[in-house]
Amino acid sequence: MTPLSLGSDLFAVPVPPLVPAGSTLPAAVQHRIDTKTKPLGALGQLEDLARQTCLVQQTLTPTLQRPHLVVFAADHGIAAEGVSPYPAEVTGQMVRNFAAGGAAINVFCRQHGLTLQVINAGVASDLTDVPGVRDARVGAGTRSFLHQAAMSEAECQQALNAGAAIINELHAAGCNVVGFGEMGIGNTSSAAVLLHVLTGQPLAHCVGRGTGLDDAGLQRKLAVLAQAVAAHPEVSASNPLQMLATFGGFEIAQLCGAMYRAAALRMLVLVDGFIVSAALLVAARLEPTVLDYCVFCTQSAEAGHRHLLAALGARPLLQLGLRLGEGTGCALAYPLVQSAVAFLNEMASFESAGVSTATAEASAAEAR
Ligand SMILES: O=C(O)c1ccc[n+]([C@@H]2O[C@H](COP(=O)([O-])O)[C@@H](O)[C@H]2O)c1
Ligand SMILES: Cc1cc2nc[nH]c2cc1C
Repeated sequence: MTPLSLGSDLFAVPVPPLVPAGSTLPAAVQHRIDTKTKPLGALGQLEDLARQTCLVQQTLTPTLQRPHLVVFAADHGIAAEGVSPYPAEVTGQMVRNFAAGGAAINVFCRQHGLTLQVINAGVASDLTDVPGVRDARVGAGTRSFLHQAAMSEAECQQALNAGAAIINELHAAGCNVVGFGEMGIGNTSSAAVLLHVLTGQPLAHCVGRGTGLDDAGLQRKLAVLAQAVAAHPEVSASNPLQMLATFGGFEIAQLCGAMYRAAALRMLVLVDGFIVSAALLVAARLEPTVLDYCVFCTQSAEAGHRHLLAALGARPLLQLGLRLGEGTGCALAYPLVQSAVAFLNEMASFESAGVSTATAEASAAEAR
């Protein structure tokens, strides 16, 4: 395969650095946080989140507008190799469940006021009769990367651009915060191999139980994926897009394009579990500034996620043992993002509330 290039439409829009040279915003943001009526740093990770939101939006008074959760679904050829306890048909069946409002992500989006958008990025079964599912198919599932590249170069580019196009529309409609989820039987295999080839982390650290493999199933998955990696000596460690085309999935490529574009448009990007993080890893290898726009919502119970988060330098908000996907971690963490923005905009300052800012040293001196 010839190396994939960055010459597509997608990468014509650069991701802006969060802090432009000469900007005084970071100091002003820190001052605004530090003058709220609380001990310095006492709101912990919420303070980091508030700071990040200000820098993403380039303002001291950020707002969350038209929050969306986008779930990309696709089928995977590798699922035919016995790497998941569930049959591939579950992908399409779950998309029908999303459309009917009955999945976990529907419940949590309703609970927290997020608009859910479901994208058919490449499901094998026919979903054209299902209302409310956007048809952005690039193909009817990928090929098995045990035998050949999952996608062609052209398919991969098409998927990246399809993901970006969805974000262009959300942005045009006034959305400035978007969470990302996925559905695809077999996709923890793609994510594990991408983590392995992009970071050099031993494959055994990257491969996990997915939807619930037992010990024997896990050993089989590891053996299949080791064979698959060995079957692609042409893949170059310095070409993330080639890795994505070879081992990825249509939903993973659309996620990669969508997250890249959301960052380029200065949207706040909410990152879900293992598979969404693997898509982000590809985007971050192409453009590391993407990460400045990302809120890591959850640490998945999938074994490799710990290593993936470490490779991204990420500290997730929640650790609940989730291993569902669908964007559930994003929906559950969204109230924390709201709280970060709310404390920044609504809390009194020491000055406005007439609260003393006396330091510990001053108090000690007074007491003497
Ligand atoms: O998001 C995660 O961390 C996560 C961890 C394990 C499984 N999943 C979900 O389970 C499916 C993939 O699992 P598997 O075993 O078929 O590879 C896919 O639909 C994902 O949404 C998701
Ligand atoms: C039932 C089911 C629901 C899911 N949601 C995301 N991945 C999933 C995998 C399965 C098997």
